[in-house]
Amino acid sequence: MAKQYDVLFRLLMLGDSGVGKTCMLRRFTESEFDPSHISTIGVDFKMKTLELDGIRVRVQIWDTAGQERYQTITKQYYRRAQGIIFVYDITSESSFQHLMKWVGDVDEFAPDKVQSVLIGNKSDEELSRQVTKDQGSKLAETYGMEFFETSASTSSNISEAFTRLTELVLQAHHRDVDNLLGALDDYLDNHALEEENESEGTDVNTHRTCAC
Ligand SMILES: Nc1nc2c(ncn2[C@@H]2O[C@H](COP(=O)(O)OP(=O)(O)OP(=O)(O)O)[C@@H](O)[C@H]2O)c(=O)[nH]1
Repeated sequence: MAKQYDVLFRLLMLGDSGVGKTCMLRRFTESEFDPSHISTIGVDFKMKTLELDGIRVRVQIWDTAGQERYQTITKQYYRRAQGIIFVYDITSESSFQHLMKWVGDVDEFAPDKVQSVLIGNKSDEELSRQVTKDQGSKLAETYGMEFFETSASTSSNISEAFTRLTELVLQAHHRDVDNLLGALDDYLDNHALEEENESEGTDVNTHRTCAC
């Protein structure tokens, strides 16, 4: 089987119920938007492969339930994430206020190297806006995060935000990725030699998960 990606990263989406996490993920992975709101139960995930700097990066994106009652379950996923997407809804002041809680939880449970971005979603709802772009941008600066306003509805900035976080994760784990790629090259060279010697084909499944 031909290899389909070089490295796998896990990204996690966090934010209040109804801010649009599921819609953003569907927009990014399936280019679709469904206006109905069916609350996520626990966690769900989707995959997508991006090519960055010639490296095929497969991202496994975990969509968590924003509802309080699932917090015990969702917190178990923090530790294994390399990237976090904090989402609020620009038409909901309370979802913006609650970011403090989400970021605090991540500081407590996620690994030190974790990369994150802040997203104000529903930018198409300008008339109902309760949080200014400047407020979002300032909070992101305070947390040391990059900031995007997105719309899952119109697709504005969706791909840019997910791709940027993946780039940040790749940069943060560059050394580990280089080691993985080096180890893979050695493995492939040895394997090719073995194949030549044995004169018979064997499938090579070369998926690597960054264990950083
Ligand atoms: N106008 C507008 N509506 C959006 C946008 N994104 C999501 N919505 C709507 O917001 C509602 C909630 O979206 P979801 O994606 O289900 O929200 P969620 O954050 O996953 O919610 P939980 O699963 O409960 O945590 C739905 O009715 C969506 O149609 C957007 O960019 N613009």
